[in-house]
Amino acid sequence: MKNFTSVQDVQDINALALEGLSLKQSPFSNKAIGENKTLGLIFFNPSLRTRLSSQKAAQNLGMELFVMNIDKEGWRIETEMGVLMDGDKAEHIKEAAGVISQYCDVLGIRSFPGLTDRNADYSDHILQSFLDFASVPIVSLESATRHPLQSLADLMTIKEHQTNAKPKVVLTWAPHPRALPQAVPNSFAEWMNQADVDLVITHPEGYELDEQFVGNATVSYQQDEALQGADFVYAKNWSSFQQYGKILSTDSNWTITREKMALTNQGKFMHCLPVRRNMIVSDAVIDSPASLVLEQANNRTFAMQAVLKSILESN
Ligand SMILES: NCCC[C@H](NC(=O)CCC(=O)O)C(=O)O
Ligand SMILES: NC(=O)OP(=O)(O)O
Repeated sequence: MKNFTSVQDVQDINALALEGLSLKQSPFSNKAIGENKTLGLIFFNPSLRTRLSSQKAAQNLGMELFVMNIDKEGWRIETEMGVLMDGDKAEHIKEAAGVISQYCDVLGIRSFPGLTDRNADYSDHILQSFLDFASVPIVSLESATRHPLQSLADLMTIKEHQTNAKPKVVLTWAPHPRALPQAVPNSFAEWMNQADVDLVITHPEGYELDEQFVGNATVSYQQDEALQGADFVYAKNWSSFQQYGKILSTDSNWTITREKMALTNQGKFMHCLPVRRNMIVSDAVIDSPASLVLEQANNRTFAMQAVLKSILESN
């Protein structure tokens, strides 16, 4: 694998998920692979899981590592091409990407969308600039449109907990007080379309995701109907794609409660975290044995380890 920015970068998602699960069994068995290699992690936005699980994955593979919260610690970065830099931005992304490449062998980038300009966000401008101007392999740590490391960890978690050959997986919108990106649901849908699952996406009208991610999923505006017989309930808030970046509903009838979970086939609850308790999911559900949120977070380490191993082996 050259870069890891979307499901398209992966030849066989099932093989990669199984590799992650195998690394989970023996996390230190490939220490030689990372010897004298450095992972750089550059964050334009906050993180808990991605930052720490990536550090742990690198250490498990014997890699060195540096982390920079570039939005807080770096020069302000100019991301437009061909501009007169007479304002407050001191460094161009072309030099930044080129320079950071001198110090590491693999580079992870986190860059969220602004949620005001859909075309700009969906061009994934910052990630694309690093792909264009860095000279080392790039791993997305969540971009404006996708969160592939999360989706890989989610696929691993589903594989560990599925009780039938083709589980019913329901991706459901849930209410939230702020406008959030579509990256996590886009990416989850994109991966589940390629996995051996029956994917249903449910949300209020107006929250339709970009078609390219919906693929062959069944889409329903009736959450109760969608949840019938679900083996996995993947909850997430996102802001509207059509009325770009807008909050169209905060309807608490979409919160995942015990009553909602009772509609499922003893379904498991999933969320990428961080999660707003009693907005997205009730305490009773997230604290119940049906909740897989910590398993998902744990699998983030081994997802990253599988990705780094594959990149180091082929670059
Ligand atoms: N990396 C996981 C999710 C990150 C981000 N969530 C957030 O920004 C939550 C912020 C809040 O709850 O205020 C998102 O939805 O894409
Ligand atoms: N799930 C996830 O990516 O968490 P962080 O935003 O804390 O990294």
